[in-house]
Amino acid sequence: MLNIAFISHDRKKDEMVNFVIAYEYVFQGHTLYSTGTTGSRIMAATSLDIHRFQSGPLGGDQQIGALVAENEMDLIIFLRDPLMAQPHEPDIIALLRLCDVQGIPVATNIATAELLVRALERGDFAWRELTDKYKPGVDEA
Ligand SMILES: O=C(CO)COP(=O)(O)O
Repeated sequence: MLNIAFISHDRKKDEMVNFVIAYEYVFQGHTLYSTGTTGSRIMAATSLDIHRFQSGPLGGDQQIGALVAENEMDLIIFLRDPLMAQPHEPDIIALLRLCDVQGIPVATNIATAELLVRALERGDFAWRELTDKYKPGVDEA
């Protein structure tokens, strides 16, 4: 069972909901997290149970980032809006930076999300379920 987070900006929420509906059978059985509104939208459209953090502008990206910092998050689907400025841009950058620090797979557009969910379905993420000492991290820091 992996820890997976869903995050989407407003103009990407329909895309996110349709994506999760299509792959609900893959996501069920994992532990799911989201920012506030994204999670509400997904739960209204699926039977998935999702732990919702704050809405992004209120700190949700940072709450998910805290789990990433602990290397507790295994996969993030973050459908960003590349054409609209966000008031919490620093939080978004910080979350993506932490994903790079820890080596966490993160999809920021639907094409990458499709590839990662198919990899998840195929079992390619099994390495994330191994003990901490096999996870890439910041041990050299
Ligand atoms: O703003 C977000 C991510 O940066 C998403 O927050 P919501 O899911 O609450 O809309």
